[in-house]
Amino acid sequence: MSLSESTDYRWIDGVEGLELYEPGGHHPVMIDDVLHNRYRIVDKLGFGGFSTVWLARDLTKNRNLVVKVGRSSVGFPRKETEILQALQTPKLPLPPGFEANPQTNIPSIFDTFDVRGPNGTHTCYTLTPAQGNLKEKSFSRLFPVQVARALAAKLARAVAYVHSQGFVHGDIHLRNILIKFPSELDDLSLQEFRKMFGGPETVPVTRVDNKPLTPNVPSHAVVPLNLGKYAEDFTIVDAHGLILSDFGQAFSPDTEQRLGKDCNTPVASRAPETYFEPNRPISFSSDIWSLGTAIWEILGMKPLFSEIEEQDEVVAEQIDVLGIHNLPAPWRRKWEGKDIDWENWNTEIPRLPFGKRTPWPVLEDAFQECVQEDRREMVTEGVFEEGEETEAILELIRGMLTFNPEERWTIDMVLHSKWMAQWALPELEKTA
Ligand SMILES: Nc1ncnc2c1ncn2[C@@H]1O[C@H](COP(=O)(O)OP(=O)(O)OP(=O)(O)O)[C@@H](O)[C@H]1O
Repeated sequence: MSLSESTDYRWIDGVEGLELYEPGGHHPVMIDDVLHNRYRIVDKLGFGGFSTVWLARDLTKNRNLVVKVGRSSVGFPRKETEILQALQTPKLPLPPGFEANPQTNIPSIFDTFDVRGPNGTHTCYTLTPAQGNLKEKSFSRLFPVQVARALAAKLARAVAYVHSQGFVHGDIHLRNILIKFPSELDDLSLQEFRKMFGGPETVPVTRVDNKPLTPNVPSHAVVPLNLGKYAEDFTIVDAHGLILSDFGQAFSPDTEQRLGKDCNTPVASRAPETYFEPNRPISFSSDIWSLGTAIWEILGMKPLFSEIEEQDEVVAEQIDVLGIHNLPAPWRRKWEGKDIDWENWNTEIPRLPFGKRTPWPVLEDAFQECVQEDRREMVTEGVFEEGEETEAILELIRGMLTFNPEERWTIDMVLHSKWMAQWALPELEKTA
């Protein structure tokens, strides 16, 4: 973490927080930099709280790949590379009927190295390029109904693989779900790539106090390039290329305890036990809650719970949608402000928000209003079948979004659910 007061920079839309370019933060990567004497930076593909992600040309093998450059802070003990390497080949037996090579839906790491710079030492690794994350596609509306089914099935299978190998992903949401880029991109020369996608979009970085920049920060910020196509143009082949990415929060519950309060999943996708029981260890079941919210969003490209509200409001929405009668009794007492243990008062425990609020629709109505009605307005994307399919979807979502983590469905139950078995998985098999 920073020891100095952070510098203020003029706001640049669509780029990482520039105040993170300080000791302990991001490395100031620039276009055309060569990292590790081997990877020439071509463009930016994205950023997260812990890294910046770049498209680079491998000068040794003359191919394009992705370099993920981590923050240098030692305050973040991330085992991402270790876990990804462990997942490259299954070590534990796969459940019966599991597809061959399930690890193809997990990022493959080619190389890891350190880069030293003005902000410290940064762990970097190289990966296969993908065409952006599924969240970016939501601006372009809906996946065709067959593709939405196949994406949901592929995502559930990727999670099943991770769980079968003893790991919890810990951060499942649409920004961490990528789609492989057609392999032709790997071999495009720099000239061909620029012809196809244009040059990088860069914006000069300036300080609010107008002082010159220090070497900690790049002279230009790079707006990430969107390599992908629109949601409505996705095909089942794209769904086969799904990658469950970002294992920065992953852990093995057998060897490491992760408490609810240390869960970093965005509030809209985070399991409620992380709030109601912040000092209890979380496990595979927390991933299932996040998987439930991710599958919902794939179906209608709208999050089930608000992404801009604080924890109390989001929990209120969860209760509206799923029903207060489903909230475990001890949580309900905390929520309603009863049985308060003033000695161990924890302000983090969710409470009924003050003031007037408009309740959210129950799950069944939300499905009609937020998924099916939008789909009906589109000409080609299609709706989920009314009747049996809709009921099967709602049964699955309710199973995954069971408040009590002990009663929540396991990934095995998800894969064997009626909707997965009769609609989602067969969609994948049609083209396998
Ligand atoms: N292999 C890839 N190909 C293309 N884009 C990628 C790739 N990996 C990551 N990205 C892009 O970079 C973004 C950030 O990556 P990632 O989520 O792995 O970073 P992070 O710093 O670990 O994030 P977080 O704060 O969520 O932990 C992704 O949302 C995605 O848009």
